[in-house]
Amino acid sequence: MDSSSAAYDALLKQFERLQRPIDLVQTLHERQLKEVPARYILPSDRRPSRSLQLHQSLPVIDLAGLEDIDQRSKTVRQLAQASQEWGFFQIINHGIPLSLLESVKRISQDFFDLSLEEKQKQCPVRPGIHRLEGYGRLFDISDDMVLDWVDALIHYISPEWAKAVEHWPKTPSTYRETYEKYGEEVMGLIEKLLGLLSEGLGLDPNYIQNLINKEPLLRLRINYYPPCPQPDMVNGLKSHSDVGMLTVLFDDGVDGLQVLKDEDWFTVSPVPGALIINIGDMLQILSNGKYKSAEHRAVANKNQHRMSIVMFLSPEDDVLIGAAPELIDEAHPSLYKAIKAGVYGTVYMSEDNRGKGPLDALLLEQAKQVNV
Ligand SMILES: O=C(O)CCC(=O)C(=O)O
Ligand SMILES: [Fe+2]
Repeated sequence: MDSSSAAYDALLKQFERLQRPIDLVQTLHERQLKEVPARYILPSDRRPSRSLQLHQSLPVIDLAGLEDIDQRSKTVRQLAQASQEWGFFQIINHGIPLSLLESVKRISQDFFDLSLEEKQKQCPVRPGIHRLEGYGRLFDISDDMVLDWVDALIHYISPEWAKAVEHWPKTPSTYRETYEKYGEEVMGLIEKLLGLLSEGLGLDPNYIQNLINKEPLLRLRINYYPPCPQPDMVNGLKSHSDVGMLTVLFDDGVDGLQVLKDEDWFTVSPVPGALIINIGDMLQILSNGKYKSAEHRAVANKNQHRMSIVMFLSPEDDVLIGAAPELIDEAHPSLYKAIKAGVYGTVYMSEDNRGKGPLDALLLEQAKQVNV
């Protein structure tokens, strides 16, 4: 057993030890509770209402006209700047048809509208290739953690061997073909973005792509946040940075996503039709801290439910993630210990109070002098 499967084994044992069942929040909502059960309530100093919530638009970057050399270099500069300052940006003219995004949203909502029994029957929670997959609560890893006000459906979209389509929703009947199409489009978009982001680091456009080469993993997570009777006391999704290389997200137009920048929380209100992109921990490592994998969270809402559709791209398990040697010199020493992608994924999942803890644990001594 290699270290990544040993770590996964330990994580599964941790899941098995949990006191179950844990109610789905959709069920709690249907019971029309006036108060949130104690396991979801945050200590008062960690409640979202306690922090400043500012509205400032994330950088909006137009991907049109990349064939033109000047336009391309301008876009590269904008992407690099947004990745350094925010770790998040919105893109327009991304090339993915808006009608496809609408279909993806509709079929995802159709699935969440099925009865609880039907959803659980179609997509049972099961050990997947790296962590739990299926519909339900897949991220509760200890009996004493504060739970998030969210249910999710998680499964892989590619590569073929990781897909397990027999566990994808069967209703609506167009689910599979629509997500396969969306998956192809997202892969194309990610390839384009990784090229531009490589250039933004002064590297060859194929640099990141070559590193993650072989068969990168694309994982889908649909987050479903039902209305919450006491939204100020809970996390929709606790503050975290994403584990992989790059994330592509869109939501149903209801505000909820917040991004941390310079110690303030910014509420993200996406431009209609835009996609939100964020840098994951592995790209922060690879860029030697130049691109930021920003902390973000989702807040709950009293009256409306919210859905976000999120695709995560990670390299295969055995790919070693370390700072690109081209980015290291005397003035810029390597900041992080190199780690295999699969091992990092499991370490990340085993941490229940995430924040940037998993990434900080990889910081090298010499990095502590540098302001990361
Ligand atoms: O719901 C959102 O907007 C945030 C989702 C998210 O950060 C995640 O699934 O990693
Ligand atoms: Fe996230």
